[in-house]
Amino acid sequence: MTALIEIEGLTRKFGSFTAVDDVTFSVARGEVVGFLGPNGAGKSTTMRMLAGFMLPSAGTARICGQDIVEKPIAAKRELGFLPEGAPTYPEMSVIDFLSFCARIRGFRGSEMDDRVAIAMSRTQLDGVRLQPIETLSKGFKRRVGLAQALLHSPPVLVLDEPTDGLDPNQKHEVRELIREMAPEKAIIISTHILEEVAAVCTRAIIIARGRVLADATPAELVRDGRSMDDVFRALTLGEAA
Ligand SMILES: Nc1ncnc2c1ncn2[C@@H]1O[C@H](COP(=O)(O)OP(=O)(O)OP(=O)(O)O)[C@@H](O)[C@H]1O
Repeated sequence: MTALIEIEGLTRKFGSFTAVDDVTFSVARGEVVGFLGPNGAGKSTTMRMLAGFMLPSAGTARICGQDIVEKPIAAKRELGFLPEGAPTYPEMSVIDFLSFCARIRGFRGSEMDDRVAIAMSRTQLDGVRLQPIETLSKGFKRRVGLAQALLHSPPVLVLDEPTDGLDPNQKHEVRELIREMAPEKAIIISTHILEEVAAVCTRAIIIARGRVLADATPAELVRDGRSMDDVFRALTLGEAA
């Protein structure tokens, strides 16, 4: 298996506080890694560093071999990122926002239009294409963010809580989409929904206080008959005690 994401000793401090502490793992093509942890564990900070939104204090990562610190533009080209929350530019319509993002990615003319159309169709946004983003429900805003991450068909996807705010049907659709894309990509998704890990992830990484506490397949984590919930609590409460 080829590792498309290689994270080595990734660390981020805010003043004297260490939010991400020496995190190391790799993700190969075909893997969907669930990134789990309690609030404040360091998931979003790790993902923001991978996406080039924030510099590490120490360590680094490579996206398809491109170092996020030394070659940030080349690394970003290989990666689609769904940040936490809603897309910026709330006054833009869905189609204008996605066309704007596609232009930033370097697409023009019919290729740009095609890419926007495909991303909208994959995330079921056609019905709201002309609607300003600020008037959409939380679930639809999440899907606009997801569409933006898919525009350039990147081999690596880093998705921060992709199903947050979606209703059960929409959650199902997004999980299906992730499963469908998985064979060709390396995907990291953060989630608070433990069932999601069993539903879409080939591997789960549990993090608390910035440190990786477990890295195993969902089946390995629950091998001794405990539920994913119990495993999560034992690891993360144990750490907090
Ligand atoms: N810009 C910042 N300045 C100071 N502290 C920060 C900053 N960003 C994050 N932190 C802190 O770093 C820690 C990790 O935050 P992070 O958002 O990465 O956690 P998380 O695991 O994504 O949490 P959640 O599940 O709530 O989204 C938290 O204690 C947070 O308050």
